[in-house]
Amino acid sequence: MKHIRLSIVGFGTVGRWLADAVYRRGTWLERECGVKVSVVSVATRRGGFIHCDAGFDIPNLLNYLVAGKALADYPGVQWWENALEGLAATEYDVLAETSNTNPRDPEPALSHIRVALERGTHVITSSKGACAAAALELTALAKKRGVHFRMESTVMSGTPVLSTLQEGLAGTRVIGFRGILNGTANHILSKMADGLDYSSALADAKYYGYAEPDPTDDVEGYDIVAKVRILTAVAFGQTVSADQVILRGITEITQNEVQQAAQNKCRIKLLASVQLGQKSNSPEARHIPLECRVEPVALPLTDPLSRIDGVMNALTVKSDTVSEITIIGPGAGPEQAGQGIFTDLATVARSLGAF
Ligand SMILES: NC(=O)C1=CN([C@@H]2O[C@H](COP(=O)(O)OP(=O)(O)OC[C@H]3O[C@@H](n4cnc5c(N)ncnc54)[C@H](O)[C@@H]3O)[C@@H](O)[C@H]2O)C=CC1
Ligand SMILES: N[C@@H](CC=O)C(=O)O
Repeated sequence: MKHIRLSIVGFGTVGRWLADAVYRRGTWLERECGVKVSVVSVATRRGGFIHCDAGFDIPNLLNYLVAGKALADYPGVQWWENALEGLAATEYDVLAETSNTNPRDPEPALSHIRVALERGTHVITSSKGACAAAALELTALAKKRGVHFRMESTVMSGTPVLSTLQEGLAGTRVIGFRGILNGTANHILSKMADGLDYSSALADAKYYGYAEPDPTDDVEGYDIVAKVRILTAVAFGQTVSADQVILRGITEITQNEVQQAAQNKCRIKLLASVQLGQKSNSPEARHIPLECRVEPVALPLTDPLSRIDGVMNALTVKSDTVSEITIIGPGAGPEQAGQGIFTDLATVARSLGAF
């Protein structure tokens, strides 16, 4: 049976969930993907990078870290001060990059991903910042090296959006999309519609693990801008800069506006929308411009997106063949993000496995 050595850089909520899933779902990976997966290295910002050729005893490693002990003191491992050094010096087949970059900043994840792809290693990642900035570059690099680069959990977490666009709708020409792409903001707006105040709803979202480390990224819409940039790369093969997205967050929305919208049979939602603009007549123009917006919109109750509540997200895609499809599912939470990256691992594993 094929053996896959997995390195997990960023060993927080998502990274640990993935390691635990590799352990719990070991038999499933063997049976369904024809591979045995072992975690051979893990890294954190403060603890550095540890490597164990034989693969870690995962429950033991997780318990060790819960006890607050230092990675460098873990018995029987090689240690490097940082992930970049460890990634350059060790052997592994797949890198799972799950460090906590913010959606506006590609680093440190981007450097980790580049190092791994350059040396011909498959990469799966939950880092929205790196993918927003460089999805097309990283996809091209992976193609050149003949390896996978997958980022399912970066948009709508464990709800399969990117694989639906790439595999489920293969070859279709996307015309546009609109959606609700942030669980925290949607949870806040839903709770405000129920009469709860903004700060209690935000506290809720933090408690459930939906919010970014800096929730400004959620409520001001930067997280959605990152997701829009990833979606435009996948759906249109185009890179848009953050400045090209017209952006307004929800921090100015008052309880009064939310109630007023309800009286008008509407719900205020932080809506992302991308549509094709006018094609330029200039012969140099390589792409049809995209009109990208992230802004609060009062949607009538007749619009299905108005009824997507709480942590649920939704994306409606228009294309030339299937006219319109809508994908609905939870868009945030540790388990959801963990499932998204596990799906990427399973896709890579299947392609490398015995069947
Ligand atoms: N929690 C969620 O609902 C979702 C999270 N994500 C993304 O997944 C990523 C991970 O999220 P969490 O696990 O919740 O974050 P976390 O804060 O629990 O863990 C992040 C880990 O990365 C490590 N790290 C940071 N800088 C590093 C560096 N230079 N080298 C090595 N390790 C480093 C930290 O030490 C920590 O172990 C983030 O980029 C997040 O935006 C994506 C989708 C949903
Ligand atoms: N903070 C994000 C997490 C997932 O991407 C959200 O609330 O949607």
